[in-house]
Amino acid sequence: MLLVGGVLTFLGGIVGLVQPLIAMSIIEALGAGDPLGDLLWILSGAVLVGAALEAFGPYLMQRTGQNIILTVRRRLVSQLVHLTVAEVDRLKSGDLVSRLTSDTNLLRTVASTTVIGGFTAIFMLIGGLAVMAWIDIVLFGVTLAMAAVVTVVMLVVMPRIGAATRESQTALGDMGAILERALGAFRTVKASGAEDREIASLDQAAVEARDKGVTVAVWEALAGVLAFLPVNIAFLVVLGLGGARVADGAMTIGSLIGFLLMLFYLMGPIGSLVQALSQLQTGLAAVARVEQVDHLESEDLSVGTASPTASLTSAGPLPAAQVEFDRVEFRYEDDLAPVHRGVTFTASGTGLTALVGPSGAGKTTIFSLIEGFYPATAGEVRVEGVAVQDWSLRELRSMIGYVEQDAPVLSGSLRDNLTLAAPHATDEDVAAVVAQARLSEMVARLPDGLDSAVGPRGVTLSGGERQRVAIARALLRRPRLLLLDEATSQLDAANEAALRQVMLEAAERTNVIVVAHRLSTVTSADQIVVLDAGRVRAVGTHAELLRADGLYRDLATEQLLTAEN
Ligand SMILES: Nc1ncnc2c1ncn2[C@@H]1O[C@H](COP(=O)(O)OP(=O)(O)OP(=O)(O)O)[C@@H](O)[C@H]1O
Repeated sequence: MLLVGGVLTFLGGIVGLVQPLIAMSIIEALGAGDPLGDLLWILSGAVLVGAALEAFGPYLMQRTGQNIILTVRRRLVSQLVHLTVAEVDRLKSGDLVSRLTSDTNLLRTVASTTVIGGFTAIFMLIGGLAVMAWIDIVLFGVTLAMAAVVTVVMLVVMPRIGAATRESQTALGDMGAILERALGAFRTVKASGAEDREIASLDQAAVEARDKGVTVAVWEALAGVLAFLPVNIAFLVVLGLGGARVADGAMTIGSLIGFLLMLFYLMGPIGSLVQALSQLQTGLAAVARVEQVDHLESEDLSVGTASPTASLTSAGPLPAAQVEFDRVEFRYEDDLAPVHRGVTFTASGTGLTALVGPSGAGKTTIFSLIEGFYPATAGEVRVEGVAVQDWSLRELRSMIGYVEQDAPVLSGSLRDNLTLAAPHATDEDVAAVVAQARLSEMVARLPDGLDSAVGPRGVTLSGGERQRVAIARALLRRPRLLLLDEATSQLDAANEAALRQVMLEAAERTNVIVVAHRLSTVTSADQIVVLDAGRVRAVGTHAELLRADGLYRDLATEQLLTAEN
């Protein structure tokens, strides 16, 4: 389609190109007193056809440009969503958003008009110059000298447009990142009275983007002026020199007018070429930013040979999956202190394993390693006896239900939230997990039941409700392993009792590992793993550990009991 659009635009250009020639013939025929014949009709036809072609060609190219952008955006979206957790932890998502929106948009013009328009302009310039050479070789020489000046000037100016655009787009990306920071911690920003400071940072980024944008405009304006100035000079020189040549009888007045019309006509292609070249610089800057995403680390979900012994689709309760940590060492980055310095424990069969330890002991990180968000630095994490890195991530994660500490609720209906991990779940399945997660009462209270909007732009759920929605979501996946990062926030007695019940019921059917912040959780646990300073300090039941482990005793009496109260 790009080609068809290009050819149409090009034909439009050709039709435009012959117009001065027809005009030349008309003037010569008038001068010689010859009959005009069909010349006027041909000229009118050429004007109309040229106009139609020049409208339809660019339309087709714009359309194709939009389709190209769609392809680029689809690819980019897929790359972004498949980035590793480690990469996203490091990146500013606001900047990534601007790559998807603003940079791809810049690319659109390049993909359509610029490339074809540029080529068409070059072709028409060559054609025009050839016609000029045919009309009068001396005047052609003058024009060519001016064309050489234009070329040199462009070679100097164009790279500066590219550099300025890159900086302008980077500034826009920075602005997105700052805005994301302010909106992400909106309450904290307000509560800290930091609105003005955030506005100042945003303003600074916006001013930066404006300044860089102005620099682009300056260079573009300069490119336009510097391209047309030599042409204008050529126009005057041709007029003067041509007049003299007509007076000498070296050329006819018709040829001079034809030549001048041609020069005038070529202003269009020259303008297009200058514009195309500067847009190309802009587009290349955008391409560079979009391509950077290619170099980020992404996950391949289907690599790995192991597959679960029982698939999600098989009926009946699925066997609980076993988890083993075998002398696992882990650090988030090479220059950071290790989080795990040799963690060993096993959680197998149905039942509840509670992970406890001081804040920052690496409890949540254990879940990240089981989910394959990060690879262990040394040692091995095994699920069902197979090392995590040997699993296909898709298969591995399909066995696991994961409830984050902050248990995010995504905007959309409650049903969408529940079926996020199990899109094919039936209404009965949903009803069952709603009951299991003690959500029936809440659902009954909502205006549209399961179809009520929750999260952003919907009903705000309490911390306890969010956790139970997250658990219901995880249970709907019929997990063989449930990882639950208990909310640290206080829950009311009713919510807490409900949560405990849900957890214990799940533990009857599957392997549940919970990062415990509550005494009620650890007292119900079948085994408790006490983590301290990157190592497993002790494993046992609440009663055993109270007797045998000093740190656990302290934790239980201070931290867990405090949370309990
Ligand atoms: N993405 C990350 N990059 C770098 N360091 C991290 C990252 N996530 C966590 N850490 C660090 O790793 C350590 C362990 O964190 P983790 O969240 O596993 O602790 P935790 O035991 O779950 O703590 P809490 O009980 O307070 O939630 C902490 O010192 C934390 O600062």
